[in-house]
Amino acid sequence: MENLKTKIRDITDFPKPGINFKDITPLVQDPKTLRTCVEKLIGPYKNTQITAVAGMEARGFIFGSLVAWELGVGFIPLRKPGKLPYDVQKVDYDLEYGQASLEAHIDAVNPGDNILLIDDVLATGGTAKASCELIEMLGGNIVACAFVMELGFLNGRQQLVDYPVHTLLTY
Ligand SMILES: O=P(O)(O)OC[C@H]1O[C@H](OP(=O)(O)OP(=O)(O)O)[C@H](O)[C@@H]1O
Ligand SMILES: Nc1ncnc2[nH]cnc12
Repeated sequence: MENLKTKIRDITDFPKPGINFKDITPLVQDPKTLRTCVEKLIGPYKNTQITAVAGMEARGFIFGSLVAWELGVGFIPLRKPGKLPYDVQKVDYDLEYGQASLEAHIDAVNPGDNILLIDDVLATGGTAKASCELIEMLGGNIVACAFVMELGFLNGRQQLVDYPVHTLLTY
């Protein structure tokens, strides 16, 4: 796992003063590390009854779609407002560096879907908690939430006590 850490770059004061931004672009640029990362993300879920993967725009799309591909299931995009063309369900939430909303198509989830939620970073947990709520509003069951990394000092896990949480790296 330490090898994964060498591919995550710290950018100070981005996107706002005081934020130490964890940049995953070196990781996704490196095919070997990217494959290792995706294999570790899917590890606990290989022989489970996951029927779909959901991921949050934008970085969750990168890891989420690769995980969906490897598990052989479909991908549900949870998008920033105004991007989805059909009727949507929306949730609002707080971020480490601001406020945001996510939307999903009202028919994105099949009844009884067992969904694995994937994102790159668990920070305050606001995005993930809102995403779980959005999936549940649409009739899905969250099996687990998996992240490349968690920022432990922001206690995001406290927002996700109702769900199994799996992270590859902790800062
Ligand atoms: O745990 P939280 O405090 O909610 O923060 C984590 C979220 O913040 C980042 O996304 P961001 O909204 O910056 O969007 P991006 O992927 O488009 O950069 C990250 O990719 C997570 O989705
Ligand atoms: N510090 C951080 N670095 C990268 N993504 C984030 N999402 C929320 N906080 C973040």
